[in-house]
Amino acid sequence: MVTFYVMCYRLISFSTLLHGTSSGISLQKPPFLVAQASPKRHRFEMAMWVPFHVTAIVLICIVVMTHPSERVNAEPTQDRQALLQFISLTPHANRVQWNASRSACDWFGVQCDSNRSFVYSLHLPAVGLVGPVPPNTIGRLTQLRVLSLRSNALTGEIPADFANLTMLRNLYLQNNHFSGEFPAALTRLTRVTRLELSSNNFTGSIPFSLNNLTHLTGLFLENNSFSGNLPAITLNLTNFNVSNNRLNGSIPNALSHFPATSFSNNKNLCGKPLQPCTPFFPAPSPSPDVSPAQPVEHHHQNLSTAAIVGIAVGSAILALLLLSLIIFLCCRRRPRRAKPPAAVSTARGGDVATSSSKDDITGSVEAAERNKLVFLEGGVYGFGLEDLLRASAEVLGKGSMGTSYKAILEDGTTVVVKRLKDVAAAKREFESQMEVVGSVKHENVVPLRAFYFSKDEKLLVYDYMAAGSLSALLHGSRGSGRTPLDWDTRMKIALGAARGIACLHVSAKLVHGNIKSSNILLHDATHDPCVADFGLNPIFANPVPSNRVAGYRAPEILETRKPTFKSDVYSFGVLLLELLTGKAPNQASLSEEGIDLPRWVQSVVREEWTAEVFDAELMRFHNIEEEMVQLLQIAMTCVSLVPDQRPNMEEVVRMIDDISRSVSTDEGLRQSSDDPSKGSDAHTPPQDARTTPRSDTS
Ligand SMILES: Nc1ncnc2c1ncn2[C@@H]1O[C@H](COP(=O)(O)OP(=O)(O)OP(=O)(O)O)[C@@H](O)[C@H]1O
Repeated sequence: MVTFYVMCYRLISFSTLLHGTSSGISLQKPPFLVAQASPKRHRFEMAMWVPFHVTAIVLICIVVMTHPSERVNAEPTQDRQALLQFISLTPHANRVQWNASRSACDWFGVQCDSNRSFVYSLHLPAVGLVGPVPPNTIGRLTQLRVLSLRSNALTGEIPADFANLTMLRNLYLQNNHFSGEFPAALTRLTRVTRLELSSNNFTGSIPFSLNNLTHLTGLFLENNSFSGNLPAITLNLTNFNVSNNRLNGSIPNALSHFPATSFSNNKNLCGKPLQPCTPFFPAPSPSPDVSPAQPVEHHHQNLSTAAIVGIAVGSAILALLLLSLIIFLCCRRRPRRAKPPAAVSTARGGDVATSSSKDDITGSVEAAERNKLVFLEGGVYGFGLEDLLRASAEVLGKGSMGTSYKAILEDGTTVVVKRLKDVAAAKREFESQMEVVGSVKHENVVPLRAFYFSKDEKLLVYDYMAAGSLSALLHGSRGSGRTPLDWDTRMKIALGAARGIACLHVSAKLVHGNIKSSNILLHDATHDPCVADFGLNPIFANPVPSNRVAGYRAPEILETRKPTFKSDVYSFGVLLLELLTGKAPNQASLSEEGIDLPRWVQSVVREEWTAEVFDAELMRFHNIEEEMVQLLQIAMTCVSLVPDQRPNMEEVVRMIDDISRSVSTDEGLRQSSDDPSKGSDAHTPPQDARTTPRSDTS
């Protein structure tokens, strides 16, 4: 501007010279600053000064208005450098010709603010940009409000210096090949309202720190490879899409109002608006919506009187039929009311109501119809169906009757949900069997807490036994790093399991039907055993345990096809052999055809290699040989081929108890004789030698 002004000045000075009025005017100083030679000349110069400046200003205005590209000195110099550096380092299509001799504000895709002092927006969609965004280029456009690099072939990670674009409102980076984790820099752009990162190769989790973007209304992350859980994004979003990623877990409540298409095609996302989260639960049946494509027809305008009378009569008949049906249902349920299922209480949504108390018929019908989660008496849980639906679930294992899940509810309660398959029993039959099963209360029995029955799903809810199963304890991770299961613990498990089964047989008159080491579960710290999975055979079409449990199956079952108390004793005998030998029944033989565990033990004992029978891990403990042999004898009686030669479970309990008792008596005697005051035998082994490996004590 100053240069231009001086030029104008020269122009006007020259014109005054032409008029022979001002030969001695210095070019360095304006005329009004020059020492005045004479009053006449001064007057002349003063007279010339005003028109000179007015003319200069007018000329400047004309030039500026007619040649905007030539605006004097209006150039975002810093941003220009950054842009030039970006384009020189990034291969691009010919369309992007940024002429260095022109202002950056006039370049293709670049927009400056009204003062042309900074780059306001950069739009370079589909211009063939290839490769990574060079660091320290775009990140220097600190006043940028809009950045669009969409639909190019940009690769690599978003540079960390994007965090400097703090004025950014809209960021369009979709349809590129960007990769890496969610760009942490973007979570600092607190003014961003629209963030489009879709159709790239981003991986890793979607950060919770997106909640920093308090102005965000549109978040588009679809068609990437984001994984993990969806964070609870509590922003005021109006557009949201994470479809076609690898997300799993439940959809946070804060996002559940978006349509299913916002979440579709993920690895394992669940919860509203998608399927309920618990894999052991059925999807809600689709609501009978009237499709908008099928407009409801309105015929009533043209209905004749006869038709109206017909409809009225039809409706009355229908109402009467419904009424009769309700009365019929009520009457059918009346005997149940006279003798209510003492154990059953029902719950929904956390409200537990005891059906044996007020038990009005309508409520009972409703409960049945609504397929509630039915809690059994003495229940310690207060959750309802909805809570179970929202729980996170992990598969514990697939068994012969279905799949078991460890379900962790939102309040931290952990239960096991067994999803039964191929149940043959009808609803009432199922319910009454579960009431019997649920009525069993014993410290060595895993209590059934609740059940659910619908046409599509049959679920059982049990306590979660944190120490897992005897099977896992005996056979899991054998070898280095394993803590051997000591003899006392094995004896405790044998006795506890026997007591649990005896309780089923004697108190509940229930055949277990599926005794095996994976159904002996252990309390966390104490390793106290609990018998699981009992009393379920009657609800299946084929009550004979599958081949999976062939190793525990009593031989007569092949013929009778019905588990009995005595076949339970046989299975328990096999379980004792498993405890003694450390071998899983199905792996007892080396050959494919196999000899089962009882027969293998029998053959070894016959050959008088009894010591070979026992688990090598047990050989490390002191003073247990006699007890091991005694337990082996009990086991062998249990696995007698003839059912009548087997003891009943009460006898088994007594026999095992006797071993334990004799041990404790011996221990007591030993202890008293160890007492120095009573003159102990110095060679008596210390008390803990039974649970301590030899190597440690020798
Ligand atoms: N209440 C529970 N607490 C802890 N673990 C359990 C519980 N119930 C079952 N499990 C474990 O879950 C796994 C699967 O059990 P599930 O009962 O479904 O099958 P299984 O015992 O292997 O076979 P089956 O169905 O023939 O009894 C097993 O390893 C079992 O020990």
